[in-house]
Amino acid sequence: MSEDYTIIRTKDLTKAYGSKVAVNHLNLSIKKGEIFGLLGPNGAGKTTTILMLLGLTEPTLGSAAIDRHDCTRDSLQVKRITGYLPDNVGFYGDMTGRENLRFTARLNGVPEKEIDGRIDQLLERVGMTYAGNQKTSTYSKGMRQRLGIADVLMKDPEVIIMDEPTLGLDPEGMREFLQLIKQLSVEDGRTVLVSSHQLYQIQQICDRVGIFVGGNLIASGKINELGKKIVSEGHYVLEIEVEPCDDRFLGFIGTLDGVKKVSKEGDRFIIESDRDLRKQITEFLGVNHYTLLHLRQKGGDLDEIYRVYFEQAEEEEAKHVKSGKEHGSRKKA
Ligand SMILES: Nc1ncnc2c1ncn2[C@@H]1O[C@H](COP(=O)(O)OP(=O)(O)OP(=O)(O)O)[C@@H](O)[C@H]1O
Repeated sequence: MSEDYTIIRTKDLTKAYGSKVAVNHLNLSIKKGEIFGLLGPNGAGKTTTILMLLGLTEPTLGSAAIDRHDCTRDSLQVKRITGYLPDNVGFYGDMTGRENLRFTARLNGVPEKEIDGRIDQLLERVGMTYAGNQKTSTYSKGMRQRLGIADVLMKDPEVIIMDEPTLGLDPEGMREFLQLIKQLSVEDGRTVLVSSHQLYQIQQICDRVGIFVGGNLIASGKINELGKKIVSEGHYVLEIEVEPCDDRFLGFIGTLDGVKKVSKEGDRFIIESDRDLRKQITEFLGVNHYTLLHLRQKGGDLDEIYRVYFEQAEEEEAKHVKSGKEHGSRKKA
């Protein structure tokens, strides 16, 4: 199968709960071996999308397929090739890690004589050999998540779907866990769909991301491409710190064309504009004998991408609400 093979595809995938549209005409295509991040705040529709992909809830409209199997009609086939790590992995607390894995192995029909070998191998893979004989009720969140990966890998899935997997992990646990996710793609060639509202982690491991707000996918692509796109659309954010930090400097900023907003974070000014102002500002600083302590054009990082797209989505939403009111029509969710 070629690298370019689209293994997860949704076409106008839609789910409404009564009048609430949780997922609205979602068109996604995820390539084999990719790590794709589905990013969005709480209530964006990430879990609902995942449940539809797993055949656990039916779409109201549209369709989803994994490896060409329709997620609703052929959900058994889909489950055979897809591993799912829910946001809160459940294990039998009075059983050890090994016993829990044995249970999953039997459920998945792993031949009895292969089970112990598989368990050893998987515990080692996720760095949990030392805790295999401990009851899972004694595990930390990070340990449970790692055992969760071992559990998912027991059936050797082609595709792994994870719902908010990094929630509640401490920084060290997070780093290790992200590395583990990366390996699933880089070393094994598995496809990983990971939902999250935690931006930085995702930025580190995803090949592409989709930004999901209010049931709508408002942007998707490689993180650096999304960064370039927002800059090309005229969203610039400059972080600057100067000495002396006086009213004259602030006054000068106020005279520049294209400045949309100036705010202060600690000793730094954050200047939002519709154009690149670096040349004008540094010239002013040079001529007027200021010392430049810090200058950074933001824009390519995920926080900025998120902020810009969220603001756009909120503006669109506000427009819809306004025009809905003006026309006396009901707001379309
Ligand atoms: N069974 C349900 N009945 C009614 N509304 C629902 C149901 N499940 C989800 N919703 C609504 O659909 C929207 C999307 O929810 P969903 O759980 O998919 O979002 P999410 O992005 O996963 O957020 P979270 O991280 O908070 O779970 C929310 O407004 C939620 O209240």
